[in-house]
Amino acid sequence: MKCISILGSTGSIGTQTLDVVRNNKEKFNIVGLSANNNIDLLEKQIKEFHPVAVSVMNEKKALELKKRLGNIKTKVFYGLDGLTTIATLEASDLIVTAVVGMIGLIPTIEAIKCKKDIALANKETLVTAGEIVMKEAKRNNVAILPVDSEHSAIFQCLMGYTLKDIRRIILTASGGPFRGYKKAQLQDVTVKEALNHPKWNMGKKISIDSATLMNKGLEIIEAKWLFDLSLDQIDVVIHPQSIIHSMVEYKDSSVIAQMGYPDMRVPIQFALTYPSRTKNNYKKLNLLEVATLTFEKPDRDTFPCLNLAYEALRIGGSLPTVLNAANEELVALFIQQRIGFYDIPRIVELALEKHDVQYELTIDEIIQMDRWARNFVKKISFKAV
Ligand SMILES: NC(=O)C1=CN([C@@H]2O[C@H](COP(=O)(O)OP(=O)(O)OC[C@H]3O[C@@H](n4cnc5c(N)ncnc54)[C@H](OP(=O)(O)O)[C@@H]3O)[C@@H](O)[C@H]2O)C=CC1
Ligand SMILES: CC(=O)[C@@H](O)[C@H](O)COP(=O)(O)O
Ligand SMILES: [Mn+2]
Repeated sequence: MKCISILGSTGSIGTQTLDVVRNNKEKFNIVGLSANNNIDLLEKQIKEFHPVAVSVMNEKKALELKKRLGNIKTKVFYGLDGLTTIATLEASDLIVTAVVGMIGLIPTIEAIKCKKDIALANKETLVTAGEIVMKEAKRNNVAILPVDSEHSAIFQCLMGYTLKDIRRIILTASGGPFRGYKKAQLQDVTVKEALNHPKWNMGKKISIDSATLMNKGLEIIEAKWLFDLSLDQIDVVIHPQSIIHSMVEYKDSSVIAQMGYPDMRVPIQFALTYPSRTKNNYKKLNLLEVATLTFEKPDRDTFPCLNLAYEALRIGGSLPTVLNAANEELVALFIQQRIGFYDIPRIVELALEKHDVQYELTIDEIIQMDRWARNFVKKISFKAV
């Protein structure tokens, strides 16, 4: 029996992880869960999965949840300390990091230090501190198992081979809801339109990232750290059907792809059962039904976030942290309808330009750089409104 804790169990990845667990009750036991605000759903999850402990956003929510739980023995923690407690519970073997944003960084690092394997969905953690996280994982002999669909695909295509065998990886991108749009059409797009992803049903933040193509930019950085690649080994191709989840090109020119209908439960299940594969009843790929797979070059002029991420990774140091933090703040402001769609790349670019890049950062310094970027964005966007 594998004992699992989920950071962010009430979100899109969290609930799908619990669905995988529900379908494999003899294999997995839930020991820790966490939510931010949504204690209604967390309460239901506690009653179904009986975790040892859970965490919520703040003390008020924790007291409210405790009251609702009555005699149930589940311990309730709160805040970043609470999240870290869930990430490091003695009883857990594997932590699914399904919170959104760099809030996942400290709990992930602490989980690694406690020798927990990580099923990593929370890409922002690797974008902001990939080098430190991967070094810490190596030092503690901990597996970082990718959940992100493209990275799970690459991970599966790489099985049995090493870095020296490969020429490059090709990350596929759906193109998002605005694929084919030109700059003029994007000026006034609404939050509702931006959230309307053509292929995946995901949380708000990643849906907006897909619309700007920042998601693919973050995924380039995530791939660099997960697979120890150089920048020129990571390519992106638009593949609107989202059937090929990514590919690896080997040095003998053979290309291996991982395919399937877009369903996050597949990569989640693989991260949970790795290296085994177990049966499920998810929809089987019917290539005759799919009929056509197409590929396009990303439009980097219309969607500048991709270039910004490449540039942040090329220069390195604190720039990926700044890119990530500025983007997190700007996506939140866009969702609140306080800035426009193009303010996201415009202000991320400004933050990258104005930032004084630092190298060889500690976690504390990364947190400082993250704060700098968030403050910078707030100042600029308040002026703009
Ligand atoms: N959704 C998807 O298909 C995919 C997602 N990912 C990545 O997985 C991560 C999660 O994405 P997704 O599931 O879509 O996100 P959601 O917004 O659906 O869920 C986020 C989860 O994190 C919790 N949370 C949010 N903010 C905080 C906070 N400040 N402190 C503690 N907990 C918090 C939420 O709690 P509450 O519900 O209470 O707000 C919720 O449980 C992201 O990094 C995303 O990029 C990667 C590939 C695919
Ligand atoms: C499901 C998943 O992994 C997302 O990251 C997805 O890839 C987003 O789609 P885009 O390719 O549009 O960014
Ligand atoms: Mn992805």
